[in-house]
Amino acid sequence: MKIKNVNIGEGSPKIVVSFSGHNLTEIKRELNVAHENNDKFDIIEIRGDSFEALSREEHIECVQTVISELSHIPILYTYRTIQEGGKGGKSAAEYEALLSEIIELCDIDIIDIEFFKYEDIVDHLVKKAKEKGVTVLLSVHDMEDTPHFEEMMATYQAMIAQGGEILKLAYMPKNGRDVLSVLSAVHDARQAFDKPVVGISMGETGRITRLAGGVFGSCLMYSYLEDSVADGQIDAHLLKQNLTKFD
Ligand SMILES: O=C1C[C@@](O)(C(=O)O)C[C@@H](O)[C@@H]1O
Repeated sequence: MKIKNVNIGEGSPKIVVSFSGHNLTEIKRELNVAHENNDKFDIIEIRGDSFEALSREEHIECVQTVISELSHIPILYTYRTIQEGGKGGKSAAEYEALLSEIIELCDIDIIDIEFFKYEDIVDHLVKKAKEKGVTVLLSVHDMEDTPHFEEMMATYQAMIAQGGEILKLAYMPKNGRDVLSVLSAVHDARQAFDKPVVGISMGETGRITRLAGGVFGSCLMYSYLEDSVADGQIDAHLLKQNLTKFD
């Protein structure tokens, strides 16, 4: 899958760095850091849940600013709710309204849609994104647990049935065995389905998935330039240096 000049799902995994500034001033600072480090990442993720204190107009302005300053880079928009490890407190209906508006008004390349939202909401957002030519990344997170391998495979499959184009699972492991289950699921899903997949095991125990996940078929590595947004992330400088060891 080629988005701008980035081939997702081919070659080594692509580095995604997240912008988590809370307002335009902080976003502009992150843009400066990104310009100075433009060889360290492939994709920018805008974490819309960081803009909770802003009006809708200001929220959209932050998104548009990133898009216009980094027009050559694929832009992923994510609004991560509290239930799935983010800061977003919107209800399901508000989540749907926000994502619809972002798809409609902003020239984003990829949208993260939380898969375990109500089915009709996911349906509607997937259709809307596809009409606009925005790539659909379906995601599931569990900040406490890791399900069994079979359940992860079933989730990947259900995501495909729902129209997912990039399929992402992120779980908190209790032990090394959980980490291996995530890597096995990523590996088998990559072999079985013709779709880019992502599998993350969070926290210290799961950190190996953020470094060597590509060996097993994970296509995106979530990272950061200045501020980590999730437990276990590896900074983009270190990640970039070390990913080559797995080429
Ligand atoms: O969902 C994910 C993955 C992530 O939570 C991580 O664990 O690295 C980081 C988030 O920014 C992103 O949206």
